Amino acid sequence: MPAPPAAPLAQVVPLTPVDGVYTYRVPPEMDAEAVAGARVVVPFGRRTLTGVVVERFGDDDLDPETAPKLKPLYDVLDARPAVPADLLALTKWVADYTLCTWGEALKAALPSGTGVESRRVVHGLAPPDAWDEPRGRKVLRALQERNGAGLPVAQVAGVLGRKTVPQNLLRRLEAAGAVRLDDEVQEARARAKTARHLRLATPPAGGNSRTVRGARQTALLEHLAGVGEGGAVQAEAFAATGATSSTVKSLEARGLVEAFDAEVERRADGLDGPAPEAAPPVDLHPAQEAATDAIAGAIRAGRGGTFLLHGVTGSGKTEVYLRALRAALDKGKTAIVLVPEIALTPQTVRRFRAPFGDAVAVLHSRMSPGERLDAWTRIRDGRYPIVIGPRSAVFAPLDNLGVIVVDEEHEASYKQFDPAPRYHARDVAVMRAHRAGAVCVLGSATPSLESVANANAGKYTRLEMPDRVPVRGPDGTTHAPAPLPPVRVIDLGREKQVRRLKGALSHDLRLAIEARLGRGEQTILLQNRRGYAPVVTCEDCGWTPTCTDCAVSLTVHRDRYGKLSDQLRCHYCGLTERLQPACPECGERDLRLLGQGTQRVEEEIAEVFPEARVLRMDLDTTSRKGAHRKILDRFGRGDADILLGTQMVAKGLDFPRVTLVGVVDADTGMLLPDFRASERTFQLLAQVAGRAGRHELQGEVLLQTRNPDHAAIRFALAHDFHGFAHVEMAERLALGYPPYGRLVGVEVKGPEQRSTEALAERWGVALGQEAQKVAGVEVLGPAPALVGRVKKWWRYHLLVKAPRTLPPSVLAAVVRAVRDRVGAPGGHRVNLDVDPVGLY
Ligand SMILES: Nc1ncnc2c1ncn2[C@@H]1O[C@H](COP(=O)(O)OP(=O)(O)OP(=O)(O)O)[C@@H](O)[C@H]1O
Ligand SMILES: [Zn+2]
Ligand SMILES: [Zn+2]
Repeated sequence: MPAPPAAPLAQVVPLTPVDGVYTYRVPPEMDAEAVAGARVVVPFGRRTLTGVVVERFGDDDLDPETAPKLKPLYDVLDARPAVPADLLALTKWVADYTLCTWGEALKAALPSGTGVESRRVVHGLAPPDAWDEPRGRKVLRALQERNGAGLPVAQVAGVLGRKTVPQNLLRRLEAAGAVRLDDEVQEARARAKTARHLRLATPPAGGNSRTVRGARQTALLEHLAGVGEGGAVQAEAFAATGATSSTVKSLEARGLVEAFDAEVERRADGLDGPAPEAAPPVDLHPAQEAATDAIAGAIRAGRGGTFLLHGVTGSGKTEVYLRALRAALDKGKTAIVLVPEIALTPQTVRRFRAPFGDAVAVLHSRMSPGERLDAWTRIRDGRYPIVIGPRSAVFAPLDNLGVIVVDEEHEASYKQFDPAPRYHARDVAVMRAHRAGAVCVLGSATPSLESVANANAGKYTRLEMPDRVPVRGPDGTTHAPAPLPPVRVIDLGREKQVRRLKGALSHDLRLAIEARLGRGEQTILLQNRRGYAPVVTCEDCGWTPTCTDCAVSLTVHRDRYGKLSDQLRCHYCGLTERLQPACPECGERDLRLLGQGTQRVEEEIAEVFPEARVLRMDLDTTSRKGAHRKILDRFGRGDADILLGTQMVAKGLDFPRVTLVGVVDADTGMLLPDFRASERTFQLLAQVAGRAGRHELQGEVLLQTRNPDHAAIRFALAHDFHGFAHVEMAERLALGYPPYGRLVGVEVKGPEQRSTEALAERWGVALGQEAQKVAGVEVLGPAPALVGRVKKWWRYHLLVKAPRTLPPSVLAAVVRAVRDRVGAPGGHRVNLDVDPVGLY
């Protein structure tokens, strides 16, 4: 018997939206492993749940009444704690700040598919004819056929051919002792992956060198001799030697080779694989040097601190990140690099892997649960000191952090909407680095106004790189910095343009594309709308198809087969139906397609420039795994003249032959009723403009717009971030919006309009009452959301607004009080969103 543990109790946070911390007894045999950060399986009411131990403590102070009633842990899932101590504290902070439960925040820090969930299962105890009711007999018969194996409760409905589980019947059967209901623990879905391996048989049985062998057999034997005991993955051995299964069969038959299954690490989507060759080291130019000195200096000194690296597109920010990583590694520390999901291209990954090779782990959202689990486990085991990934990588289980880099820190995709925690990875990065004494680097050509305000206030150290790096010619000589490309506005509202405009592309833009085609240069075209036409309407009666489940009009999609198979799709719920050739209201055949999606622009290019090779990149062409990479690879190889797409084409791409960037409709999104619409438009335009003329060839940018006087357009024209920030900040100040104010968004949702609206009203009243107790807090709304219904759920919004000077915890308390008082009764849902980035 092991000695009884000194701290026989554990505080456990369940990995569910259940709030609170619960106390369990730790059985002596689990004492060593049930430490803070370990995942455990616990009984919870009638369920069995996975949770995380957050603290161990003794029972000295415990009321002797309750102590014996505490339930024991069922199991410990980790030999090593899944959640390192600093992440326990960090997730607690995330939970408090974003108004979610600690369990929800912990879940974000763990790879999906690793939990244990229970399901209710019925076991039959009596023969069918012991029951006189036909439905009960049917259930008992089904259970009898399973020979003692349980039937999940959810499937009992199916046995009776019904939709809902007959809970009453089950209760009666249970009470009569005819069935037993159990909780059965389901194991984690994701498991380690195995693959067939080959190795030389030991000892070689009867193999003699005089046996006649083919070239493939010889090659395979030599290959396997080179890899030793551990063997080689069969598929890889085949690829390397040209051997096939029949080669293996004959070698196996002669006892020379043996096959076995062994665990392999899943590798993801071409972002992994052997490390690319290291590029020759570059000499930093002075601005890079200064930035590097500041950042690396802070890392070496272990000083910590947050740096805002504001460098124009092509100013060489990545090189600065690489030096920061080097400084951390040299100190024996680890590093996280966050990139927006869409910028997680092979091009980006290659640049980080080239100098650091297999020290880099890549996480991304296209990984299967198994791939994710493998990568996560190895990171936790200390195999990779550098982790690169999208927002969730901010929770990577690394010890001893030296630096966190957040590239393109202004990107909205760093904010998680659903499910909770609704965290902003940039803010979590700053906090995590701060707590770890590490350095945080926020880089962007167009920093968020929040970060600019923090730099202005002296909280972040500002580092500026106002010029592009000097370009190196093919002959090895360097030239003066390539200037940012000139930007020209094409005012689509002007009469001359209107007269000549036949589709989406103006006369001037067409000429510019033609010139590139003539010179063998490349063009990037941004049209931030997918599909063919955003709206279709009847010329006669004005009918417009809308989604049955969402309050939006349907987008026309014209895939492969041309007009006759036009489809209508809802971009909110995915509903798809055929576009009928006539108006269903009045029978009119003249349906008009309004607006330009990427497919329609693609069609226009094909008509105007039949010889041009076009690649389209949007959600529809990149849904398949690896598709994104393939498109960029082809464009990079010069297999296409034009890359056309949504905002996916705007970010992070670095192709030397791109000399023209055309923005088909700069106004998309500019006029949305969202205080950030202007900022986002400016960022998008500045980023896409930055794709042109990055190397020797001079670039040019054309913006088509109907609002040439809009601030976002005017300042994008001049590449004037500071001018834009100045004007926009003044506006935010006047309105009390971030970065001068704090916001909490409240979304009230429900399947029924009246009750949802009524609940939103009650939230409004209660928030108003709470707000009166705190100076400066204001409540806006409720109002129907911009899209007032999504997937059959009605949506209402409220906004709680407070001055920046009010501590976030005070504002949080206001909202929490209302959540406790009003809540989300009657099947409604209320989502709280602290620092929302999109009011839609
Ligand atoms: N010191 C240097 N000497 C020579 N070439 C450099 C140097 N620093 C960066 N480069 C090259 O200049 C180009 C632009 O650099 P980089 O992509 O890092 O810029 P960036 O600031 O990240 O741009 P963006 O914000 O547009 O992504 C790259 O091709 C990079 O390899
Ligand atoms: Zn009609
Ligand atoms: Zn819909």
